[in-house]
Amino acid sequence: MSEARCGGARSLVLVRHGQSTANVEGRFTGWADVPLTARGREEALLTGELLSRDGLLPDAVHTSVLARSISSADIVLAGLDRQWIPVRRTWRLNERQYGALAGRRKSEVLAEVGPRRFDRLRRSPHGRPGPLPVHELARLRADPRYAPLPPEVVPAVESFADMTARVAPYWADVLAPQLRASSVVLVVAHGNSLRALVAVLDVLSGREIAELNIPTAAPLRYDFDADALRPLVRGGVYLDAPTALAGAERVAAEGRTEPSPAVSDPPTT
Ligand SMILES: O=C(O)[C@@H](CO)OP(=O)(O)O
Repeated sequence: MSEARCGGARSLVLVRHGQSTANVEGRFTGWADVPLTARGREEALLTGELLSRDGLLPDAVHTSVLARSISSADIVLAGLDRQWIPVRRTWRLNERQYGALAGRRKSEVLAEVGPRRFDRLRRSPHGRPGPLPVHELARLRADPRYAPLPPEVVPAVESFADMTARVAPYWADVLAPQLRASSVVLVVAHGNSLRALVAVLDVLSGREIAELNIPTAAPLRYDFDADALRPLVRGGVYLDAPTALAGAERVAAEGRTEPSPAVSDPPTT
């Protein structure tokens, strides 16, 4: 019988994917399916090492249906020799649909709309950019990974609150029940879908939501008791707190600073 089934602690480990090609260019990403950079793959390897160091061997893994989350989870699990565990992929863990901002450089949007509106669009609960152009939305809805879903499930744009409304049922209906039966559940997803999950777990205020930034590939551990209702420690615990907090500050400053370089990528000519 596992430790969890004997009534021991259950851990939910949240990991944002490693650096993507859009991250390194300082662009809003949303549901665009961009790959990891070489640095992003290295970050995912380090994530696996941190989980191994702390004996956090996942019993199950959840990802979005976007390649950067799937690839990151694959790298983490390969490092842990746990590629065989059950995996579930869901659009509910996708990044926030950034609508008309997807693909645009954050620094350009900041210069265009000014700091107040930029921060509201990016971090307030209800800020909502313009929608995806009609042809792009039609293309997305025809994508084989979304085509079986009701079309309204594939949004033209989302506020943080809209996104929380699609993430919250995944916690209540899938993650929490699984956590009651398993000892370690790993979620590899995105900056904003993980912010939404944290907002649900920690019952964050609007101000706390605005100030929350999740860095790439920094494992955040939440422990629960047998009911898996509320985290034992509000805010969870980063496995490598100094690195994670420095990364969160860099995410907060995006648009106002140069993005981190993809150090391991081959030089461009
Ligand atoms: O562009 C996005 O989809 C997200 C994550 O990269 O950006 P932000 O942190 O600005 O919400």
